[in-house]
Amino acid sequence: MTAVHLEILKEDTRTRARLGKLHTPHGVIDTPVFMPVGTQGTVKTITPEEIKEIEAGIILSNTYHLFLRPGHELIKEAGGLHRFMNWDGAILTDSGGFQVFSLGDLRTIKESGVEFRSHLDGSSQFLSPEIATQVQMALGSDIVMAFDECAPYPCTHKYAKDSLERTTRWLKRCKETLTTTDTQALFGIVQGGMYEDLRRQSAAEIIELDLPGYAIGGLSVGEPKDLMYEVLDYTVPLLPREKPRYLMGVGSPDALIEGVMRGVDMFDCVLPTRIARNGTAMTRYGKVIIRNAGSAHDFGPIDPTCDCYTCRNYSRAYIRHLIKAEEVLGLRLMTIHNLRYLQNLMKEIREAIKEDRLPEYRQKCFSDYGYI
Ligand SMILES: Nc1nc2c(CCc3ccccc3)c3nc[nH]c3cc2c(=O)[nH]1
Ligand SMILES: [Zn+2]
Repeated sequence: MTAVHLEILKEDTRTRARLGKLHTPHGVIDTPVFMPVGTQGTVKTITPEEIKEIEAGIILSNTYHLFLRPGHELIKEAGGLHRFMNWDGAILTDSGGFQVFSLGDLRTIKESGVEFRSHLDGSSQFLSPEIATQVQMALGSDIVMAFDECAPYPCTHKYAKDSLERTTRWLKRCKETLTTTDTQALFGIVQGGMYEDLRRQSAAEIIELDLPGYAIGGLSVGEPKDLMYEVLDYTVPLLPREKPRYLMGVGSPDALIEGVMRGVDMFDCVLPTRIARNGTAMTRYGKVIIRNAGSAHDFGPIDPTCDCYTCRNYSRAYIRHLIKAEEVLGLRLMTIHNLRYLQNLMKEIREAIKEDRLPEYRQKCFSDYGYI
């Protein structure tokens, strides 16, 4: 069984970007990589075959949601999440900490864990480092995220310090709980808010545990993008060069490129699939709000440069009609397009690294997209 590890093929000469391959028990994934989110054991509206067709090799899912429904014991009974959802690619699961804060109602943080009310039925629930790790063991995900607290933005230096120190203590409890380390990799999550001294402290404490990979958490929580880039500038270099680095919750084209240039290998974001379902398409020339009247008589594809199933077979006019008529096919076609667009963007980024032209690619991408 292949343990999770990163094979670095090339390090960029002018930026911190790396070209690599992430080896997992469920396949090898080219990096830098964007990972589609499948919160409830499905990338909403599309099948595993369609996920393969857009060439995504790893998807994300959520401890919080699957713990509440249908329950991790049921999924274990089904043979694990891969079997349950008929997906034989790689799976990374978040630990639930972030979702408790962004979804749960009325939660209380204690040293032992977090008490919260389920967003489904208001029932009182409890997640701890041990439980979150046991759930992910039952799901059988290839990459297990540590149970952490994503500090709110903004927050005081004292709050961020107390929180990161508890997150480190929780990480040690996750590591002690994970008994399937030969098939499941535990990634630590660096916290520390927007404070350089605290990010340095969190990174130092976490890399001491010598884990297979590290995530940068506590970002993409409403802070200005420039502040996120500044935190990345001093945080990413603290992480071991040879281990994969995962920036949580980041997925707009500009942020993906800026993150790659700062040495990040893995990204996720719910936005591309979420905006797809409300009729907004991502194209190399910026976002197109397909549901707007402008597309009503447009019989061309969403993006003529896109090779996805949607752009090869359907017009903007038809997709707009489906969205307006609230036809499920509209959601599916938009999702297929947005996810393929991001896979193609990452492919172009990898090509640019390979050919030593990433800064130039960034310039062209930004001007095409209208950022500059
Ligand atoms: N555990 C954790 N998750 C975060 C997510 C969810 C990513 C996720 C993983 C898997 C599935 C869905 C979402 C964040 N999203 C935006 N910013 C984020 C920060 C954190 C964080 O600090 N810790
Ligand atoms: Zn397309």
